Amino acid sequence: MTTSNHRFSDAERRGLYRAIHERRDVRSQFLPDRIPPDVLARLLEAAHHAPSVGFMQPWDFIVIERRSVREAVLAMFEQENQKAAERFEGERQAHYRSLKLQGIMESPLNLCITCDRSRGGPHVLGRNSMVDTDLFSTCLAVQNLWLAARVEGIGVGWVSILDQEQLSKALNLPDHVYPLAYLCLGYVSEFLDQPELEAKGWRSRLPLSELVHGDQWGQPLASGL
Ligand SMILES: Cc1cc2c(cc1C)N(C[C@H](O)[C@H](O)[C@H](O)COP(=O)(O)O)c1[nH]c(=O)[nH]c(=O)c1N2
Repeated sequence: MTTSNHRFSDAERRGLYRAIHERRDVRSQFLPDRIPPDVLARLLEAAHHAPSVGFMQPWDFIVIERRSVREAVLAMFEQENQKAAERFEGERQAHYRSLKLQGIMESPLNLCITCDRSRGGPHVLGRNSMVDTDLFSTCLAVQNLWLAARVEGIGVGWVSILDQEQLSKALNLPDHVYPLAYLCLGYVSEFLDQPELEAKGWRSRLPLSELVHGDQWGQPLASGL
């Protein structure tokens, strides 16, 4: 048998699946310890190695250093979160209001991953029909960073309860750059063993068997799973 690198060792495979299953969205368990620059560089390299449509690499990474910027983003969150809470009624609204949905000030690092919708010029290979593939690509960069952070013992929390225009203004983004993900990062006291929304009774994981279809919507998979 020829040796090749196309298959990972058992330990490496277990490591990858562990990172996938034990990655969490973190907002409550941040420690104040600073993330060393070499560790941050590894996370950003991981993000930068995500797949992208036409190899467009539409992402930029805005490292938020000033406290005043975070305070402005927190104020935006409070405003949007108030509106979001009003979408629910009665007990559900009280439950929503009890959830902690951001760690903007407690986390030692805030990072905005943006999508430059003009990168690569007007004709990007693979983006002619599905124009939002640049946004999808940027989401993959976020996920790469999220998984890499998990193996470094760093938690990541995604805050999307923000007005996109206000956020763009606070970060001085040009019009063609979309603020795709506002992230809070830091070492954590623990990673919960299930999503915080599940632990708090907001919503549970759906059974995979209900989400896998045969070649027509709603049809069971002939071969089973
Ligand atoms: C695009 C997007 C946007 C958000 C999130 C995620 C994603 C993918 N999540 C985190 C989300 O609630 C979480 O991923 C799920 O509850 C599942 O939990 P785990 O990520 O598995 O821990 C999230 N969480 C939060 O507290 N505030 C938020 O604004 C958001 N926004």
